[in-house]
Amino acid sequence: MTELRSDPPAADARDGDHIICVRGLKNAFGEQVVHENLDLDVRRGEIIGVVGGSGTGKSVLMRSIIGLQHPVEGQIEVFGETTLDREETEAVEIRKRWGVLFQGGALFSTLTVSENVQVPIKEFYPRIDRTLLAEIASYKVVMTGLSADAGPKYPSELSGGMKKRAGLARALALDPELLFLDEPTAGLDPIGAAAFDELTKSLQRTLGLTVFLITHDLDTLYAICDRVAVLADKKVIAVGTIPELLALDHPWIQEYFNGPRGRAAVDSAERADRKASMR
Ligand SMILES: Nc1ncnc2c1ncn2[C@@H]1O[C@H](COP(=O)(O)OP(=O)(O)OP(=O)(O)O)[C@@H](O)[C@H]1O
Repeated sequence: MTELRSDPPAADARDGDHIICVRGLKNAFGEQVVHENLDLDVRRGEIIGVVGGSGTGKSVLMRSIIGLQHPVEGQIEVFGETTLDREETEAVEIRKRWGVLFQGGALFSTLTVSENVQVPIKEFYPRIDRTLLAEIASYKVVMTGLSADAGPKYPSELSGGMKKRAGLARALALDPELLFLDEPTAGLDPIGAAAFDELTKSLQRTLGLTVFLITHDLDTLYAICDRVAVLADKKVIAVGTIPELLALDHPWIQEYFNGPRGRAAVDSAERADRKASMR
């Protein structure tokens, strides 16, 4: 198996540069082993794209990192702290520092957009002043490119793209350092997807975020990801920039990046670069 490890080996991985450090992860559901001996480091400040065929365990990996899936084996550190088997009060302190956009937005359908954004704030700061709460929520809504009048709307009144932005506003509610995005552009038209990519990049730059981004969208990888981690064979088989990955001869990587969709994504990234350089 070809492996590219642009990360240092485990001994160096716990320095301040790594915001997530996963070692020897094993996840299984009954007889089905999803991950075995999986390692991954995420550098502070990067947007890392996580790719892999359907069912390779991208979402399960994210759920393990954020504590929604207890692994069979392995260690997970986030912000230099182990996330496994923590006291609830300690776990809460760690959870406060990240935001999550689940697949499809996962908004509460009976709450307005503003109320959805308020949920994590009220969870962690139950005594917060109501006016301040509403102000923070409307600030977060506008920050994701929605107009302020989206705040009182219910999810059923929003388009797919607006729902994603509302979900993102909720993920940003607590000013996280680390953002998890699970297929944020799935189901969006190409223009909507490109706009969401731009928003992600601009928020990452302005807020100094680290972004863990699960995607099938090659355009997103080319447009905004600093590095890409590839899941296959129950582990992360390679992590690197796209040119670094392209130099590997792993069949899935070659098929993914050099197949017709991969080539189309390169063309579109080159067109976008040319457009930007003409401005
Ligand atoms: N709660 C669960 N119980 C049983 N099996 C599960 C559970 N969650 C995930 N799985 C299984 O684990 C495997 C990995 O699922 P996961 O959702 O992480 O894949 P994925 O790489 O994110 O796929 P996709 O790209 O299609 O979203 C799948 O075979 C799935 O059926």
